[in-house]
Formats: sequence, C-alpha cells, structure tokens
Amino acid sequence: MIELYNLTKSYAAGVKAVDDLSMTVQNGEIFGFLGPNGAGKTTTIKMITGITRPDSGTVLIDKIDIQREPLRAKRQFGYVPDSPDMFLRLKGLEYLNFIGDVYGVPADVRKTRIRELGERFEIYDKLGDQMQTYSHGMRQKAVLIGVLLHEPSNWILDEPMTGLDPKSAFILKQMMREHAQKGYSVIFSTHVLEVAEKLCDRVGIINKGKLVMSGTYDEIKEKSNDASLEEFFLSITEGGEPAHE
Ligand SMILES: Nc1ncnc2c1ncn2[C@@H]1O[C@H](COP(=O)(O)OP(=O)(O)OP(=O)(O)O)[C@@H](O)[C@H]1O
Repeated sequence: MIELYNLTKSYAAGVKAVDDLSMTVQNGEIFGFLGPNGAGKTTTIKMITGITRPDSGTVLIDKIDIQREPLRAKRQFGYVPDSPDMFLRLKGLEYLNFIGDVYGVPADVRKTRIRELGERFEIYDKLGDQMQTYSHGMRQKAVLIGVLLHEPSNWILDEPMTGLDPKSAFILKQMMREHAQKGYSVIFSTHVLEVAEKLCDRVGIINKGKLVMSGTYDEIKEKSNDASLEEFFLSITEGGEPAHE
C-alpha cells in the first residue's frame, strides 16, 4: 500500500509542480496515474520513491515513511523510471547480478528468476550483451527484470509501456494483474487512456500539480454523465491533449 499525504513540490519559487496531493494506492489494486505533459506525474513518482524530497507532505510505503526510514521503505517497492538508460556499459546479466546483490537475492533464486523473467520477456539470450547495444524496449525489459528480482510488494512504474512491443506490453499487463491479484499494489503513469481504462482498478488524474479526480472507472462515468475516459480527461484537463505512444 502506498499513501501520499499533502505532497507539495516547487522547483522554482512560486510554481508548484505538485500541489497538496493526497491519494492512496490500496493493496490488491492497479492504480493508473494520468495527466497531460508537465502535470506533475514524474515529480510525484520521484517523491514516492525518495529520489526527490518534497517541500512538505508525507509518503508511506507499507506504512513506512520514505523520508524517515528510506532504506526500509525502499525494500518495499520496485521502481521503473521513465528513462531506462542506466549502467549502459554493463552487460544485461552483470546489471541483473548487481541489482541482485543490492537487494540480497540468493544466487540460486536469482538464477531461476532471471531465467524465468528473461524468457518471459524474450531477452534471455541477449543478457550477455552490453546494455548500450540494447534498443529502448530491451533496456526497459532489463530494468523491469531487475525490479522484479527481489519480488517487491509495491510496483511503481513510470510510463512502463513506452517502447515495449505489443507482446511485451501484454505480458507486463498480465504480470501487473497477477501481482495485484496476489494482494499487492501497482501504480503506473501513462498517457494511453485506453490502457488505463482496461487495466486499472482505479485512476487518478493530475493537472497542473493538483489531483483533480480519483476513482474507479464506474465512478468517473457516473460523475461525467457516461462520458468516455478520454472525453472526461480532456474536459477536466482543459483541453490538454493525451499523447498517443
Ligand atoms: N528538475 C526540474 N527542474 C525544474 N522544473 C522541473 C524539473 N522537473 C520537472 N519540472 C517541472 O515540473 C512540472 C511537472 O513535471 P513532471 O515531469 O513531473 O510532469 P509529468 O506529468 O511527468 O510530464 P510528462 O507527461 O511530460 O512526462 C513541469 O512544469 C516541469 O517543467
């Protein structure tokens, strides 16, 4: 479970990238975090993960405060950033072993999981290559496998579908569903409203740093006189265009 209370962050004086944002991602649910470009999604996600310090507000991951007990809190989640371009000089397998070491995943468990996940994402036979030779989607898959290695209870994914081919995106969506069904939580940001509509138990819509709506798709339909998520999104984000990936 991920709880956000009154999160606020300004990069420049007087301009709030995130403004008094409170929301909860419950256990057992997939939560879609939507908003137009520059709305504050990545800033919020970086505050959840402890990368960016909020000016005020609190984040609890499984009831652990990310600012007070960052190491304990960080064990409770796996995070896929919006850009998977890191550790590019390492080979895929070296990267995964490094992540396995950081999280203390035993060697035999690690080997099995790398094989299972590598085969599921069809990248296993490329893990001996340097990551700088990978395409964006392959880097995305390597980072995803790294995140899933220590089986975190909360998944935090910033635009995870970007760059994945349809089959890999399908597999990831299946895995997100399986994870939520086990009683764990998933939050992911996306611009693709169709994905959010089909996959999420609840969505939150952020605009200009403020959470303007959160609820199930049925609740949204009720509030918007049966409008589609796209129509509703456009109406409450003042015509901001949802991007198509
Ligand atoms: N490091 C930074 N320094 C200054 N301003 C920043 C920084 N990062 C983000 N911002 C600003 O904060 C606001 C929110 O940006 P953020 O990246 O959180 O939006 P987003 O919803 O993730 O956007 P996108 O959908 O385009 O990825 C924007 O106005 C952006 O210009």
